[in-house]
Amino acid sequence: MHSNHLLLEEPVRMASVLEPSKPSYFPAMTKIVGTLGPKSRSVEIISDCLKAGMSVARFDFSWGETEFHQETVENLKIAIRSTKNLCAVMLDTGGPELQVVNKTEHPISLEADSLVVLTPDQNKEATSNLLPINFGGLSKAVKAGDTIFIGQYLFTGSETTSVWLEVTEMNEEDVVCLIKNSATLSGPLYTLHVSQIRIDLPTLTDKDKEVISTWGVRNNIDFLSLSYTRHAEDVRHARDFLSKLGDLNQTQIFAKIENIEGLTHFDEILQEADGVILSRGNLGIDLPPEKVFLFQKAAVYKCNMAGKPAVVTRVVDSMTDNLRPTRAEATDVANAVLDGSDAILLGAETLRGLYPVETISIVGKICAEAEKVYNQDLYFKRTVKYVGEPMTHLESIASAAVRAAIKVKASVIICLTSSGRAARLISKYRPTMPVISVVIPRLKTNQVRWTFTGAFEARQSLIVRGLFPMLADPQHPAESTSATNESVLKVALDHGKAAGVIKSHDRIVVCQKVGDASVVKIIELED
Ligand SMILES: Nc1ncnc2c1ncn2[C@@H]1O[C@H](COP(=O)(O)OP(=O)(O)OP(=O)(O)O)[C@@H](O)[C@H]1O
Ligand SMILES: CC(=O)C(=O)O
Ligand SMILES: [K+]
Ligand SMILES: [Mg+2]
Repeated sequence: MHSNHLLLEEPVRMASVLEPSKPSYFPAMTKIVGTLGPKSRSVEIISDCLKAGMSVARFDFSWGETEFHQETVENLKIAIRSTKNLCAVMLDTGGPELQVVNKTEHPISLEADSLVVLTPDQNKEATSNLLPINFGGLSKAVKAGDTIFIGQYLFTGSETTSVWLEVTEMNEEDVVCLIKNSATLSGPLYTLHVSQIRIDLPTLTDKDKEVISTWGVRNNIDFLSLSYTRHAEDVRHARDFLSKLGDLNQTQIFAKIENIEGLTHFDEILQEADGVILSRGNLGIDLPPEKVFLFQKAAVYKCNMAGKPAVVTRVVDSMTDNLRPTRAEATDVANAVLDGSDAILLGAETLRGLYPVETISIVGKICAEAEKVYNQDLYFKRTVKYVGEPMTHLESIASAAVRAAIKVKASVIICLTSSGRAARLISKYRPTMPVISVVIPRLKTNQVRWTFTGAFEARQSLIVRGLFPMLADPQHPAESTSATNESVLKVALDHGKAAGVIKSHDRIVVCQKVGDASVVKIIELED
């Protein structure tokens, strides 16, 4: 994979563009989060999604009943067992999302240049002139001339399913708007977006809390995707809420930055969150189009330097109905990887699209190609410089492991870890080879029962670029005596060989504890 490594900053022979990609066991180092829904909920389709490279399943509670999502997650569990592909679970909150409610589900045609009234009276039926919404404060939040955008499944940008409105006047709680483009809204609900307006609703709504404490607890969610995160306080509040829900004190919080308010507080949010989702669907509406790329590059860079996963959304919208992405979309996926993203999040494409499996597969292939030309050397130096000196011992060990692996052309890095911290730090230095993170369970007690840690830590690495987790047998306690380390390492090597990533005569870099000391060692396999 790195033998014919090209650098975009150097002249690339045109012929190399045509060289076929070598088959590889790992589809890509960049991870794929797939949203599961109506078109991706059978055991068969989910199994195919896993085989195509999906490693995190997202459940979007902006829509759908809890029972519906429960059936889907049960099918996911069956698919994981039968394919033996690990997959983490992400719960995406509804948050303070404004929605148009269409109880009858009849399609609604909106004509350019006519007027439509938005009303908080949800008992009214949705028609071409009247749209009930789920928020009473809109008439106080907007003023004449403001822009409102309404779209099904969040802003695909398609002219026929989304509509722009201009506020003309307020009539008590109602808002009267001029329709700017003709469109037909179909389905039970659409998201409503008012550009650059603060919506005075809590980030974690009562409904979100209910869903997290029932569905979330029942399914041991690995990630909480916190929609419309606007302040660091939102993350702290969610963390406090999770801490009281048993095992969910281990759930990681990914802050979704989806409006200018979140962008403004990006640095403080990043400090509190475990990772960030660049929600380009919403943010792409709030920001002028010519600024979207700049936000992406700046935000991904900050996440990279903090060593926290960055997830990019809305890459191949057109694949919702088509078997191939547009050139702009294909290029965009590659650029997200070159910018340093950890994962790509697919929404409508897998949720309600016609080609969920093909979408995952093609996105994975584009990521893999982009990884080959990623300027690891430049990135590594920049990160070392940014972190400065003195480095923490662990970070110094982690970066040394990556450097050694590249110098000796190791095929993989194996990292023994319990907390997952060391493996994440290795990923931070963006090795060009996969990292097998061997999560060693630790016995813990909450005064009621004894359990092993490790499962959350292993699944949570499924969103981190380059990490491929393996859960060690709890019979190997985490004491890290040399005997247990050796036997764990042997299992990891066997696993890598069986998977085809490790071959005879390969060099492998191992990061582990020996006694109290962290060490990096290089081993060369014989046969
Ligand atoms: N159970 C283990 N056996 C051998 N080496 C380990 C083990 N756990 C971690 N290491 C190694 O110890 C170093 C510290 O890593 P990390 O912070 O992930 O350790 P941890 O045990 O998971 O957490 P901590 O020691 O901070 O509670 C790394 O070099 C890592 O590879
Ligand atoms: C995924 C999402 O919520 C967005 O892109 O806005
Ligand atoms: K959501
Ligand atoms: Mg969004």
